[in-house]
Amino acid sequence: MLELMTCAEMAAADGRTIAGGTPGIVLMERAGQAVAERVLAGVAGPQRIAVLCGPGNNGGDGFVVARLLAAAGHDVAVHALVPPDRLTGDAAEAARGWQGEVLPLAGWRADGVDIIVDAIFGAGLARDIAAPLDAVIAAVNAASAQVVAVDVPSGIDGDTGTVRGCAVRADETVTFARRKPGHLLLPGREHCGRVHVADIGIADATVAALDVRTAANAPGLWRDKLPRPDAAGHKYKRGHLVVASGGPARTGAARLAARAGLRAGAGLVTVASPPAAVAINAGHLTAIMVRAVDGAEQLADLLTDARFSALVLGPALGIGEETRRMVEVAAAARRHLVLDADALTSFSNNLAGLWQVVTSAAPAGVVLTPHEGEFARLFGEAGGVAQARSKLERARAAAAASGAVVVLKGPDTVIAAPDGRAAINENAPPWLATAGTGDVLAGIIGGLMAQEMPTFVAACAGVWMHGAAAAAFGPGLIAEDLPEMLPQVWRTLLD
Ligand SMILES: NC(=O)C1=CN([C@@H]2O[C@H](COP(=O)(O)OP(=O)(O)OC[C@H]3O[C@@H](n4cnc5c(N)ncnc54)[C@H](O)[C@@H]3O)[C@@H](O)[C@H]2O)[C@@H](O)CC1
Ligand SMILES: Nc1ncnc2c1ncn2[C@@H]1O[C@H](COP(=O)(O)OP(=O)(O)O)[C@@H](O)[C@H]1O
Ligand SMILES: [K+]
Repeated sequence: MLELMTCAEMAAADGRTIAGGTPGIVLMERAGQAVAERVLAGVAGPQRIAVLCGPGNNGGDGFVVARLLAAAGHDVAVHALVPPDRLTGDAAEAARGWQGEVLPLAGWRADGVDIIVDAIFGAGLARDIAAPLDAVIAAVNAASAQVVAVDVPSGIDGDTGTVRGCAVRADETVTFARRKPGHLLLPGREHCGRVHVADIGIADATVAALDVRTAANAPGLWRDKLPRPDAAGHKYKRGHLVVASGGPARTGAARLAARAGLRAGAGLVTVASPPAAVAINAGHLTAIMVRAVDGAEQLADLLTDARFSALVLGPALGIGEETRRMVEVAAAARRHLVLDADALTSFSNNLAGLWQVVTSAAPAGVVLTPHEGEFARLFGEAGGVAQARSKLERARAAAAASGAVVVLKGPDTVIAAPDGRAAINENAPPWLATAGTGDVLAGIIGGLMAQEMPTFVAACAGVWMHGAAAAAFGPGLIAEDLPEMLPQVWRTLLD
């Protein structure tokens, strides 16, 4: 159930289900039933309920909800954007099942209403919401009533999570068959409230046949690929991660990544330090080793030892030619790479150079972990990225353009592979917005890759474990706390 279906995929699934013998009105009845059940859950005594119906099938769902809630003894008013005689297809049939009055939607006010059912627009939202509907949305959002949205809060684009003009803020959203990307991507996620997925009879096989390429990032995607130490193992079988340090005043970021890599399970971790910073790094490290490595040439020497299996390059490493050469040297040595921070900025507007790095590293994997600023510097000019409609599609286009797995960070981090697979993360608490947490993320992913976890799933698992560690620590989190929470996160994953 981790797939996230686009509106087009959902329409295709509906269409195939209907073609397979389940009439559309049956799907609509089930959708309405699921929404009505959610509305009724937890209400005591009769409620005053306003059902706001749009001109398409989302509105059709609303008429079913209205009928069922009225039959359950509630005081239901239906307000519709268009008169019922202008509805067509399943929505017209659903409207015929509503025996009560249909009032206009324009000018609607929330006075005295306990519960609002938002059935104005769902998957068919095609343009920005304009007057007079914008005033209706504003009235919904100003009301003290509970708001339950059908499929998506009206005004939220289900594919992109963007607000089209204005959008309902719901307390709960009931969607059908699978969630949509817009339920996870911001700002959509914040408009949905709690999301419930209702089974309306779309078979899993029907979804599987659509080859959906987007998923919610959760252990079900990658748990079976997590590295597990085996009884006959030794530390070198668990990989050796190298993290490159910056100069004497810029060493903390590498140590954060190194510690995270060790906690992620790498058998050994070495901080490759400029000679001038060796004493500082050594003074702060215990299980993690330190090696003097002066720039790209000496990194190449280090990597003649085949046991170094993965590198994290970038955190506080410095921006410019030397960092770029270190990346190139590591790629030429065909090691798994996590490129973060300064390593990314050193390839600003140099997509061709980055592509070359990814190509020369193959078959080793490369993961890029940009935040939005680094992403803009890297991919700002690239065609597919500029045209992308959403954070999801931007990350996907960047992965295709670079050949690397792209982790586009933020509250709704997207992980995208060059083959089109993508996952949207949803477990990261805002406590993560603090200095150095990105360095920790790079280290976790590097630690998993050092153990030969496949690249895309290593990136997905790393992002999720990072979020879970932050959530487990909670308020007051600083970057140093994250690696120390990983043992607890591992226990939940390996049970
Ligand atoms: N058989 C099916 O396909 C099923 C569909 N279902 C429901 O149907 C919904 C999709 O139905 P539709 O495709 O009819 O789409 P919607 O009901 O979301 O809206 C489409 C209508 O809104 C108009 N519209 C779009 N944007 C507008 C704007 N900004 N201002 C004014 N009018 C605008 C369009 O011209 C069209 O008339 C789903 O979200 C779901 O709630 C469910 O009943 C399950 C079964
Ligand atoms: N509001 C937020 N909610 C959840 N996670 C966030 C939020 N802001 C940032 N993060 C996460 O915190 C990390 C910050 O990384 P980054 O921007 O590289 O910071 P730094 O360079 O200080 O390490 C990323 O994993 C990002 O996804
Ligand atoms: K809706």
